[in-house]
Amino acid sequence: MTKTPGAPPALTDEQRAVVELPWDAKCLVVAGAGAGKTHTLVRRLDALVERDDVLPGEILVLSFSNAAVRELRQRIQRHAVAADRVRVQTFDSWATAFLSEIAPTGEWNTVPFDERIRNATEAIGEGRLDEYLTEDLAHVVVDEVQDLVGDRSRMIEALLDEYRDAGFTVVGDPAQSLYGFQVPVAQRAEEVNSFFPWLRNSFPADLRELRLTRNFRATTDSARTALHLGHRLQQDDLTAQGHRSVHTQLHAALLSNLAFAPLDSELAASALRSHHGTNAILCTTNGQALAVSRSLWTSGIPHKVQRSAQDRVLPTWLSLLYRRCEGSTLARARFDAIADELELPDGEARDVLWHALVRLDGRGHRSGIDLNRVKTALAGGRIPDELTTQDTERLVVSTVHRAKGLEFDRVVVIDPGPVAAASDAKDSDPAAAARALYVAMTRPRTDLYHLELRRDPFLRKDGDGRPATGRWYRGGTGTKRGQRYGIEVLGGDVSREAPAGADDLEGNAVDLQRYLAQEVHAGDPVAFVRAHALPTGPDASPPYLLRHAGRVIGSASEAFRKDLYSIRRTRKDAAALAWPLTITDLFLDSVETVVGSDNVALGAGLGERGVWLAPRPTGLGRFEWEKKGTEDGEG
Ligand SMILES: Nc1ncnc2c1ncn2[C@@H]1O[C@H](COP(=O)(O)OP(=O)(O)OP(=O)(O)O)[C@@H](O)[C@H]1O
Repeated sequence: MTKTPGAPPALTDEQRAVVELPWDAKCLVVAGAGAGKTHTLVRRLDALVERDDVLPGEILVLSFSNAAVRELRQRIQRHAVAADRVRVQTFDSWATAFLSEIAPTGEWNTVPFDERIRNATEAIGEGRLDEYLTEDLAHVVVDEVQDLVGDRSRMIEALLDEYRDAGFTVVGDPAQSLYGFQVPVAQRAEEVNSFFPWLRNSFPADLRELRLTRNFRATTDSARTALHLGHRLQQDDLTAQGHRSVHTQLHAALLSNLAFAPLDSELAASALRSHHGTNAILCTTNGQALAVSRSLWTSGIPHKVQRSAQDRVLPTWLSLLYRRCEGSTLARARFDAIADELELPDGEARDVLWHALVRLDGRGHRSGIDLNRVKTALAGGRIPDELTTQDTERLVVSTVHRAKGLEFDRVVVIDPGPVAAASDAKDSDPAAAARALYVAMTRPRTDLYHLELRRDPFLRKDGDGRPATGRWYRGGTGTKRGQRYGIEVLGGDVSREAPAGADDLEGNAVDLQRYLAQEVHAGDPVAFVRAHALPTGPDASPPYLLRHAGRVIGSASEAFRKDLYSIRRTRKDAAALAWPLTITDLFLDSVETVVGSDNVALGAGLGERGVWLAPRPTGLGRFEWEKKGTEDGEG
């Protein structure tokens, strides 16, 4: 297929200096927000392939999140010609694919991502990466290196150390490092932005350090309000007091922009519906994102809540594809025919999906891919980024952390308030707060707004600072501190052990699969309804069923039942715990493909593929009780 990308914007001299380096150059690019770092990387990839004849398979491109990978891939499709076969991957999915190759029996899906990264680092140090690479590694590209801390930093360091003959292009902005929270507070100051000195010390003679100084993203004064503070945040000797002062200036600059209308107002609804560009509402915490998303769904405004990089959700079409395939081999022509029926995008976007499946098969038969091998790879946790990217939506609700590297026409920043004063700032991190606000305020191309969310005194996070469920919940205040009024429900809270209907509780599995594929849509209201009052274990709640328009479409997972127990257990007498009749205020995030047991699927009448659909609920659930109102039933 011939490719006709839009003419890319002309490079500046500074950008061209990066793009035109030889393939084996070791280059660090430092630049502020919107200076074209990602754009320069895309053009560099093109030059490597086109001018230097580096094969796409000899280039490794790594980034942090699915969203960042998607952004890079889209830009490659828009602005690169030769590099369109270069693969962009998240650290996590690349490490999993590598480990699955060298230790196929490792059951990597059960291993936490950080541990996978540590295992991959060890294997790189042992020289085992060559067992996985199909070509020699010629060039490594990493976007957003300011966020390399802890395990991921060690992995990239091991990689660059091991492949000293390869070139690299890494780009970053010290003012935008947001992931310091991944390392303990005591090591944070030392770890954040430590990758930059590591590079300078490790490649003292070879490192080419280049800068980009012009901002291209912000096209209005409003979108530019934060830019002048970027250079202060880049200073590595900025003190806590200095960060506090930058935060104060950023906050004042934010408030100097227009306030967005309250989200439950008609004005906000019509502004969000009628805007033709891309919009983001950026929050400081997930709890805020839950509240924003709830307001939007209640007003019927479609949007997407940006998932975390670790939330690897398989799309609906994959299950439908498996259900429609006759044999165990799928040829490209049949894939295309089914993809047409399922209305998957065609052209390059479809090629990307097909090649992801081919890679999972790992053998590349001429006759087609082996669906069983693909399924085994997926079940083992090898979920390629290409299969997990979320659909594009004109409105995105995200934490600032999940929006880094992205840009939107209009951005509404939820007002984070002033940074805590030094005297009562026991747990505060003014550096992190200042950098997060800077990142949020530098995402818009044209419009920057602020919005104050009404503070919800009942909204809290379980176990802030100590291990617990980590979920947001609604809890009482003052003398009612022990009360619990609701719990955060996550996409994975529906059991994946069996498809809905398989346990004969209600409905028929085959009908329910059809129902999930055709009648269940993002934003639909759903609720967990208690199946009966008997707890399912000593530290778990009773079973709950997920209802959608009166039909049961799933049951609560064991993890959810345990977390519900843990959130409810605020009294000493656990045996006297009461359980809400329903958990309402939930919405459907999406319907996902689950790769499960062949026997379970067979027993449910879904054929022998072991692949089915499951709903993903989300929201800050509200407890409702048998009797009146939504008050805590223990009271
Ligand atoms: N030379 C150029 N001419 C015109 N537009 C450009 C140029 N370089 C980059 N851009 C555009 O500027 C915007 C910002 O670029 P990009 O996202 O690459 O910046 P960045 O430095 O990676 O930003 P951030 O660090 O804030 O995520 C993009 O829309 C990009 O297409």
